[in-house]
Amino acid sequence: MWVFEEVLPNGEKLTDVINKTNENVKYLPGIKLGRNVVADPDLENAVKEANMLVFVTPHQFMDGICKKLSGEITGEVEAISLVKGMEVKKEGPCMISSLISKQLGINCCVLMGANIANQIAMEKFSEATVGYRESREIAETWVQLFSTPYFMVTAVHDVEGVELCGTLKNVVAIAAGFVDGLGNNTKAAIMRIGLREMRALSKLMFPSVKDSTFFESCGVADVITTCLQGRNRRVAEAFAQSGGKIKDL
Ligand SMILES: NC(=O)C1=CN([C@@H]2O[C@H](COP(=O)(O)OP(=O)(O)OC[C@H]3O[C@@H](n4cnc5c(N)ncnc54)[C@H](O)[C@@H]3O)[C@@H](O)[C@H]2O)C=CC1
Ligand SMILES: O=C(CO)COP(=O)(O)O
Repeated sequence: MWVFEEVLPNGEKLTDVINKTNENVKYLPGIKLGRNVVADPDLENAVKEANMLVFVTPHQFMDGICKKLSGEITGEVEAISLVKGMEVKKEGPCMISSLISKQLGINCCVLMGANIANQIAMEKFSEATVGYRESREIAETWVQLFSTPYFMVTAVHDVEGVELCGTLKNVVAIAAGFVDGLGNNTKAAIMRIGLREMRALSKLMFPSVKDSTFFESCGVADVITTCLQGRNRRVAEAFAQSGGKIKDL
């Protein structure tokens, strides 16, 4: 597993601590990672000989990561993106799965859903949706790899729809944070109108996007969990309460 290297306040490197304690003490404290997980700060080395690549970094780093990996990926390699966001370029928006596919020359599925990270780590039941472009067989392989008794994964033939759900629900969550304090009728209205606008914008960008995708975990369920508990909701609530600047919050 590639880990962006950081030096912790005690002077130790994050990857050394993960490999020593089997725990990401900075980003997921209190959760033991599988014994087979080895943190590697060297990106090229981490992907060497891999044939299934899982991308799960904040979206703003993806362009740089793909540029670094360009030319390093050889053979039959499949990718999946868990990144909820898009790259907005001068020419227009670019989905992260397309960025990966174009820059690395490989097929890329996506996995999105109502998935607050630490709750999954604590093995509380949740669901997720795999979106795929062409091969159902590859999508089912990802479903098998991610599924556990407490993590139920379903595949849908709508990569753009699934990825846009994971991306656009963040905007709805910010609106939900702004109206915090007005009561649950208002919050429910924001979620419903937000979901409808997510569908309208997604279909405008990609007419192939399916209505049914918005009823999967990546759609309505992620809107609900993020509007109730996500960090985007929290930052918007703090903004409304304090009147401070978003970048300071
Ligand atoms: N946290 C959550 O509950 C969920 C997150 N996601 C998605 O997963 C992705 C990662 O989310 P979080 O781990 O919550 O990220 P985060 O926003 O909390 O950022 C922390 C992560 O960024 C990495 N990082 C920091 N500086 C970096 C750099 N210069 N280059 C590369 N990586 C760097 C850190 O190593 C750490 O893994 C996002 O795209 C998010 O939308 C998806 C579902 C749930
Ligand atoms: O995507 C998430 C839950 O599904 C996490 O949302 P936040 O990034 O708003 O915490």
